[in-house]
Amino acid sequence: MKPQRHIENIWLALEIGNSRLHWALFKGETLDLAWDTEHLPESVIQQLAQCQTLDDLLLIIFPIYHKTAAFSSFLPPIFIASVVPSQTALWQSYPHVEIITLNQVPLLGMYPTLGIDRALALWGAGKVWGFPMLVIDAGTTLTFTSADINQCLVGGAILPGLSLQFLTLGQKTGQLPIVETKIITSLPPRFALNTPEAIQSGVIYTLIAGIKDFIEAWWDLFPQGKIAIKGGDRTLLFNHLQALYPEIAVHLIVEQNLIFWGMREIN
Ligand SMILES: Nc1ncnc2c1ncn2[C@@H]1O[C@H](COP(=O)(O)OP(=O)(O)O)[C@@H](O)[C@H]1O
Ligand SMILES: CC(C)(COP(=O)(O)O)[C@@H](O)C(=O)NCCC(=O)O
Ligand SMILES: [K+]
Repeated sequence: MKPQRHIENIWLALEIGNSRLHWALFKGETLDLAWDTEHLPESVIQQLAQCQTLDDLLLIIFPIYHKTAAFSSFLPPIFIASVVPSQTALWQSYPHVEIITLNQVPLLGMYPTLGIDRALALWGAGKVWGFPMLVIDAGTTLTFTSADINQCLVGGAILPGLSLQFLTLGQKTGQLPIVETKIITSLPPRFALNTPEAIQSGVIYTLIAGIKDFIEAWWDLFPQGKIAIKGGDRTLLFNHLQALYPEIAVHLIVEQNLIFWGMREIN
């Protein structure tokens, strides 16, 4: 059953990514609050399903929420865009939930297994900033997803994201440590003389070179094509891109909430 929006028109948007949950609280078309949490265990989702009000709900899912009593006295619907089926399944117990599927996104030319996150982020970016649009999502994976002026999918690419590259190197080798993404605050030396910096150099410089190459290929196809970047590693990658290729970085729209703009458009 399609959840009905309440008279106060408050709704929650939830993007379930492979690393984390991304939440937004909307009042009508206005995004009021956005935050991230870890994936929730089943017991917590069952607790949420028992909540009576938005206040009760936010106390559980919003880490620094302080009860104001100003918030609405009913349980809002949650619109979910998920690329993690095992997490999606846990939400069946919640009373007002809608799982967004590809057929709700008006992009043309989609293939059936395209990630709903990619479709919504592209739709949101294109609707806000215009088409042709290329979205770079620097999340668990790094994805490129693009559409032309007719809002038709051009296509894209998927590769391991920043942390996943570090994790894989650390886990699948006998001697390499796992480099923590958060310790990288500046560009490493290109030709490194110790192991952690050699890993950082290899991963960062090839990621940036790859992003630059995709952007140039995009502009070969669509010289006026726009580019937006989202995802947990967007700032780090954007800063390094800016340091190395400022003339490219200046054209990037850095915006975390693309999927929420996509959900707002189709809602
Ligand atoms: N607090 C955090 N917890 C987890 N990952 C984080 C955090 N802050 C930044 N990141 C970075 O975000 C990336 C995951 O991006 P995110 O957009 O959250 O992924 P997804 O949408 O695929 O779950 C990781 O590679 C990590 O480096
Ligand atoms: C590529 C993805 C894993 C990205 O997920 P994320 O890194 O954002 O968690 C997801 O969009 C997905 O599972 N896509 C299905 C395959 C495709 O888009 O072609
Ligand atoms: K994502």
